[in-house]
Amino acid sequence: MTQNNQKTRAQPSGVASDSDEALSYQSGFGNEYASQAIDGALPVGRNNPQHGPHGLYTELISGTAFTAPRHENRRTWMYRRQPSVVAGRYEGYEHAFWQSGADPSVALPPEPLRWSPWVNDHPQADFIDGMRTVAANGSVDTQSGLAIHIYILDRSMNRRAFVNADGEMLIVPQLGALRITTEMGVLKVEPREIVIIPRGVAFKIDSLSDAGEPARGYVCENYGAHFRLPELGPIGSNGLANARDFLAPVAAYEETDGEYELIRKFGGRFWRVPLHSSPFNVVAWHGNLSPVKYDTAHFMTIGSISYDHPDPSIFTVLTSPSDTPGTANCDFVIFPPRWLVMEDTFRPPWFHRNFMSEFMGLVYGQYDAKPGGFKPGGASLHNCMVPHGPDESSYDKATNAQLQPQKLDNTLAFMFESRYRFVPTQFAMQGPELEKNYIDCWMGLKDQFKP
Ligand SMILES: O=C(O)Cc1cc(O)ccc1O
Ligand SMILES: [Fe+2]
Repeated sequence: MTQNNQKTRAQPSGVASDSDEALSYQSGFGNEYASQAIDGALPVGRNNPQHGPHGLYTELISGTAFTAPRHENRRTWMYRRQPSVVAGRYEGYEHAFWQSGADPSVALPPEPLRWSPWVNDHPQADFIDGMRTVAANGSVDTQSGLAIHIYILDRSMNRRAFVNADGEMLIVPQLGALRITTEMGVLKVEPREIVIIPRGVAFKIDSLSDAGEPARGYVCENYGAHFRLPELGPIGSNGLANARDFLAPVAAYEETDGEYELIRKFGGRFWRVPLHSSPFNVVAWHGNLSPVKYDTAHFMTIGSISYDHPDPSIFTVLTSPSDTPGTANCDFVIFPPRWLVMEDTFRPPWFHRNFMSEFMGLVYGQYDAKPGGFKPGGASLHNCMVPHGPDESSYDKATNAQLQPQKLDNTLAFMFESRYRFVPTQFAMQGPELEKNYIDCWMGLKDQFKP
């Protein structure tokens, strides 16, 4: 059991924290974590004693049906100063840019699409108001599919909290570090790291960037089955993302009273409710439902050490399965720094058409299939059966290269891959970031057949 130190326990809300604030974490993915901010706050040997320790209330959050199979079942017991039902009356909250499910009014051409990096056209926005949906599929009500958003924020949430009842949120920071306060404790993430906030868990995001410097990143809002580590099959019992490298926070409650505004996403709509005290009032908790962060630098990449370019599924960090085995609701795949050593091989991705739909982002560096055109903070979309592959410059370089062991370094691209077609939003289709001439990057690939 973790008992955290005074520094993390007594972090008052709304106070900007220095970036070298020391935080503690618990290691593992989906295991039984246990943490208390003060001695004796976590009941021993039972979950709901007649009197909660230290006068705390007991509250359960279930991340799966009570009857979900044991290996999928997620739930956490919280011991808190007030139960989360203590709140005022809800009223509607407008969010014009955060959408749920595919927009049926978008006529989506079956061609490759790419966006240059989104810029901050909405200053003074926090993580909630700075969210822009870029593409979506599925439905929050059938618990299938996902939405992809870009956030650009230059304001902390301070005394605002957010709960997403529609899905878990996988956040991929691209610019700027974030301090994320959750019911289970505090996490700090930087670009190269990712964080998952489970469905229903309250959190707020404060920016650790210098004043006025925006933070930007990608979000996968997963309406489907929660993300988990992929099976390893013949790889064995280690490799890819190792469970121990995921970090859950330790219990940390805010000391201060005072008003909060809670925004809740529920059925694709947004609601606000005033709270008279902080929702981050959990003094102890145990369970296997928790936010976790992961540093992608710990990813153990597998690749070909003989010949040919393998399928990118070898780079799967997390998968959200659908009800068809092997056909994911969403796979989260990364393209991290790695060595390429294959002999007599065209080393970049091949030309291909894929059953699955591929949305890609770039955290930093260059992506080997598009060394110039694909920019950090931008995105590309190659939907089901849309032909794509290396651009002309990548093709030329790879076919002419003297094949030596080569390090692809200083790069981190990623892909959200879904069995469902991604439908971009009007925001994405009509904004200036949509590249008009993306298709031209393949136009120079001439017929070089020599019968
Ligand atoms: O299209 C892409 O760039 C992503 C991708 C990479 C790869 O190595 C193999 C297949 C694939 O879809
Ligand atoms: Fe692809």
